[in-house]
Amino acid sequence: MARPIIVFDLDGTLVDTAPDLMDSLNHTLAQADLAAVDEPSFRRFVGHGGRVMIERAFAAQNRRLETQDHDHLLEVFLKHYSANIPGRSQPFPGVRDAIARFEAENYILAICTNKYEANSLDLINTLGLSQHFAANCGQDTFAFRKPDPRHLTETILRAGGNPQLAVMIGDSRTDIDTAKAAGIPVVAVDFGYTDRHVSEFEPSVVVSHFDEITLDLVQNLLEAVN
Ligand SMILES: O=C(O)COP(=O)(O)O
Ligand SMILES: [Mg+2]
Repeated sequence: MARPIIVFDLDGTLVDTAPDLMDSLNHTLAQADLAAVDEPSFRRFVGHGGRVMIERAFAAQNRRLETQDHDHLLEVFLKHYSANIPGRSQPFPGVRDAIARFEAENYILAICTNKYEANSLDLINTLGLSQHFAANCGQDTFAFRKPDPRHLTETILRAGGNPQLAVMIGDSRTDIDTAKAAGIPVVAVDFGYTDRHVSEFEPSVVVSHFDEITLDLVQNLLEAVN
């Protein structure tokens, strides 16, 4: 029988990266004489990668951002972030058990993130999790990124999975929109990075802890689409 696949978002879903992303963003903003962002603002800025994060921080402070400066600041951000991996980032509670639970049932696991691929690979590697994921695809892996559904479907194919036997787990509107556009059921975690509650974006189900993502839950979601 074909193996089912679970595709995880990274920031705010698998790993709590907020402290490090915020440090790098604030380091970058300081270079442009912008005020530091606090956690609630960060939750509005994250989800589409570093470039958009910087753009949103400028807009929130009513500051113009020229393309040239944007390019430079993205470099500053990435240099700072890359140099500090894994920093204080840690997998969310229950992640390691969930990985073991689904691996024991022969599920394929993969990551589909709007981080840059190199950062995602490095972070997952330094946390000792690389061997669990058959694919780890970032915003620059393909010519498209979430919410384009092809970022998700191509990740599934690269991992050796079948999009019709797949479930996505994410923390933001970006993930939910992506999965829905691909016709793939989506579990939303409610502890990630979003300024609006994930239930507003109508995922298949909302959970508050990885322990709630049981084999039964995932099998039911797969059966509902097949
Ligand atoms: O870093 C971001 O902005 C988003 O990353 P994610 O897709 O892993 O949540
Ligand atoms: Mg996320």
